[in-house]
Amino acid sequence: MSKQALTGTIIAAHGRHYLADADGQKLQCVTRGKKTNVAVGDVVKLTLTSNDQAVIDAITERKTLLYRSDQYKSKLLAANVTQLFIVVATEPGFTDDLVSRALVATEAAGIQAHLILNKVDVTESLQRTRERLTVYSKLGYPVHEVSAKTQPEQTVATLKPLLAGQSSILIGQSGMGKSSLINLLIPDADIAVREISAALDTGKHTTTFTRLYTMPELGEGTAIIDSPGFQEFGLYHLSEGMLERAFRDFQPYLGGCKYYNCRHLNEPQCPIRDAVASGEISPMRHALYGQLLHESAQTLY
Ligand SMILES: Nc1nc2c(ncn2[C@@H]2O[C@H](COP(=O)(O)OP(=O)(O)OP(=O)(O)O)[C@@H](O)[C@H]2O)c(=O)[nH]1
Ligand SMILES: [Zn+2]
Repeated sequence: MSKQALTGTIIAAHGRHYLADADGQKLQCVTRGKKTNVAVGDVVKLTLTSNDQAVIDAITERKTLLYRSDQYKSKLLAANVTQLFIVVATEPGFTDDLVSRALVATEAAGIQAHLILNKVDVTESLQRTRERLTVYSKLGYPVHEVSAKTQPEQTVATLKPLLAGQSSILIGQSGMGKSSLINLLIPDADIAVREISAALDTGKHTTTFTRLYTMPELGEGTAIIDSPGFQEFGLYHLSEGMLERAFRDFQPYLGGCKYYNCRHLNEPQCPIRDAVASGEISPMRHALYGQLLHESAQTLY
């Protein structure tokens, strides 16, 4: 058995088991020792250990790294993504908490963010949902309206140009239609998921792992990452300074506070608090900022 060095991209992760794609060859990979610091989207240096198995020797330098965290540890979501799409829908309702947390995470990671409003065919709640989304569009986050179910061709035509040449991750709460969108964009997604489950030996009922699909027809490097739905988007790892900069709404006011170490919560002469009072900054966003500050002070690692 010859030891051959290869470069591959991690296309799925389940626990400490990874699947890499090296020039079209799918390889089951493990890390050396107990390391679990590999993310989907990572470009890795591999040593082949059999026809379809390899050891990860090194992770090449990441352009971006998106992660979430709780009190105890952080969890890598994806590496090298250039943009994140948050899928929301007219029904069931989405929570601003998750949307805003995802946006804060993208700002901190230097990644572009877009929203996809799915199910625009549900006209009863369309107007109200659009109104809820203006807080985000006003901040410059594009909102793309689609209907995966009733206008599939148009949905694909809207999304493909946005995906071309980019590495994109899709996230969304359960029921928003993320799987429907993935299936439209990647017609073979179901087959790919079965292959990946088999290769990673996740058991036939588990499809809850992050996976990467390449879309070479949209240009070199085009990839789309589907992440399992999650309820929590903890951002305990972000420091106070990172947090205030990750709120786009705060940016025009930063530096204008009376106290140089103002936390924009109760301090007097704080232009951010003034902007909340006058309605220029949404109270929902300011409340989340306060919650995130609180979380950031709770980390135990
Ligand atoms: N009316 C309407 N229903 C849709 C549309 N897209 C998806 N749905 C429906 O919404 C439900 C949820 O869609 P999924 O694609 O499974 O949603 P998901 O976000 O992947 O949800 P999970 O699988 O729970 O993570 C399904 O019943 C879909 O048929 C749409 O454009 N319009
Ligand atoms: Zn302030």
